[in-house]
Amino acid sequence: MRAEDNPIRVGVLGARGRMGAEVCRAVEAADDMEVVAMIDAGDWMFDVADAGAEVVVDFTHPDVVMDNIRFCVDQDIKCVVGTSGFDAERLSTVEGWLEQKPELGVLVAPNFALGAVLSMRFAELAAKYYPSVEIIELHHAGKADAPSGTAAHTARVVARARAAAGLGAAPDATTSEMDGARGALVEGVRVHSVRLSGLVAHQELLFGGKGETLTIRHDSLDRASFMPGVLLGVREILGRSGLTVGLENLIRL
Ligand SMILES: NC(=O)C1=CN([C@@H]2O[C@H](COP(=O)(O)OP(=O)(O)OC[C@H]3O[C@@H](n4cnc5c(N)ncnc54)[C@H](OP(=O)(O)O)[C@@H]3O)[C@@H](O)[C@H]2O)C=CC1
Ligand SMILES: O=C(O)C1=N[C@H](C(=O)O)C[C@H](O)C1
Repeated sequence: MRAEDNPIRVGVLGARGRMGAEVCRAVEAADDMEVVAMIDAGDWMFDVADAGAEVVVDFTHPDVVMDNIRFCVDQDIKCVVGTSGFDAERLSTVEGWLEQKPELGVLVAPNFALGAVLSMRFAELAAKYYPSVEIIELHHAGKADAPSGTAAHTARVVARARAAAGLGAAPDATTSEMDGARGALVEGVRVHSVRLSGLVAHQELLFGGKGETLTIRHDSLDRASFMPGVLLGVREILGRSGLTVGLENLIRL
């Protein structure tokens, strides 16, 4: 932990959004860090650099997050990124930028909630035992993208575990369907997206085998659930270089 008289200087991108506002409150409440810049759409990005931010936390939008990371890397600012929309291509682009700045670290975490991280690990363990798997993710109606970054990441984790175990495609005898009825295919795994007022962030993994099913469900009932993970990310990224994908790399599971 950094000493109280030398707090980590944090810039928040998307500061007026649902997550950004919560992050500003959490950082201010922590003894070892302080908010030095709050940036939202239309604000002057150079304010984060002028304010001397050591770490930027990004909760903005999939369409702008790559430009934000590029800016931070150019300005030698470490990044903790929660914004969704990352695929293998985007991650390798960020890795490429970081090769030019070996002292700099970027953390991209699809989900900062402890239970979500655990549920993905449980899914990885279960995946090889069940021929059938489908994912249902459920979010608030204001969410910008579908499927969620967490669901896409979980699908990739499950697909990798299935491939390693030599499992082929999940059994599915559907020969007639309405468009969208069977959800989106992410690396061979079906993902269904629900958007509903009143929800925050929820995910169910359904595994099926002979005569049994296994359901792994996680619910974020409040955005407070993400804050310990975000603060851990801010503390840990100071001592890391290169790209880290997933909060699971910062906690002992
Ligand atoms: N990894 C995790 O654990 C979590 C990730 N998320 C992800 O975080 C992202 C944000 O979610 P949420 O807070 O709900 O979304 P919001 O729409 O509530 O907030 C996003 C904010 O970013 C602002 N913004 C847009 N463009 C820029 C820009 N170029 N620079 C700075 N700010 C900008 C938006 O402004 P305006 O509205 O004017 O466009 C808005 O205020 C999403 O991708 C979501 O999936 C969310 C929760 C947890
Ligand atoms: O938009 C959200 O709210 C969330 N987004 C992230 C995602 O896309 O997975 C994380 C969490 O599900 C909340």
